[in-house]
Amino acid sequence: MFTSALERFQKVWKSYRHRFVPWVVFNLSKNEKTLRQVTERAKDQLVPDEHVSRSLLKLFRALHRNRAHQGELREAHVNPVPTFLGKEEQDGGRDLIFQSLGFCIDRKPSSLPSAGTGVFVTRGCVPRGATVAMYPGTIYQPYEPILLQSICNPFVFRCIDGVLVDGNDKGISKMVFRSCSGRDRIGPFVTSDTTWLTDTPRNPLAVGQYVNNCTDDRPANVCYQEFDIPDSFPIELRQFLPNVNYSQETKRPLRCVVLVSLREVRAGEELFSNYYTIVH
Ligand SMILES: C[S@@+](CC[C@H](N)C(=O)[O-])C[C@H]1O[C@@H](n2cnc3c(N)ncnc32)[C@H](O)[C@@H]1O
Repeated sequence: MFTSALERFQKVWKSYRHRFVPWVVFNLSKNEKTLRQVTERAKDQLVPDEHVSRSLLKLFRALHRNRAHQGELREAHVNPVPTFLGKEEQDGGRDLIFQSLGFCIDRKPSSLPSAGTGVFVTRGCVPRGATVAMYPGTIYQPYEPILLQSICNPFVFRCIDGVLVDGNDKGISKMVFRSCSGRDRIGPFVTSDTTWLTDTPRNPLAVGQYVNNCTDDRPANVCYQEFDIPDSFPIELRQFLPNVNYSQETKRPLRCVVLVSLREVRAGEELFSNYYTIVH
């Protein structure tokens, strides 16, 4: 009798794909109302890859134009003032996301007591099915070692296929990301962005690791979606990607994870995801 109960439990447990390491998940409610149910074949997609790609390209092209413009300004100054130009670039980034996608997001103290930092829509309105944020971090294939980096780390996200994303912006995780990012330059081209490790990310979408889990009163308004960067992704725009492979030997396309809105989200609202997905 005990064996059959154990087998039943194992079957149910296997169909759950908790999105964070088990010790985080055990402490948070599943919230059945917004639990995502997907088939392995459907690969957990709410919107087609082309939608995600179009949004990212639109924003990244605008960021790229802005960087080129800042460069021209810097050259035109006899005595450039770096802090002024740096701030311009940050403020410009905020305006650019609003002009490109129609909304801004930012980190602020969560509206939930004792949930730390959360992510809010601070300006404009996010339509349903929009790419609202990106989950930054180092990408580990299921067979790669992450033990040391994952100890007491609430930012390790698990994809449907077992790929892990370490979105921690502190300690050893931060060092690993910086080191992999420096390693992967292609000639003059930087292929990933390390500024998500600071308070002022160059890519304003790269704060998805701070989105909190939904509760009974606050159902999820965004969900996670895996997005593999196609080979055709312009090399000059990869500098805005907040992800990097742990191993240089990885043959697969670079994995990114985006957060997609489940409904319209207005300025002032906090983003909530569901840390669980059920795979049939
Ligand atoms: C991926 S992090 C999210 C960012 C986190 N709020 C922070 O400030 O670092 C996951 C952690 O956030 C906290 N958290 C997320 N959702 C929560 C909730 N609904 N209630 C309380 N804490 C929550 C838990 O501490 C969890 O381990």
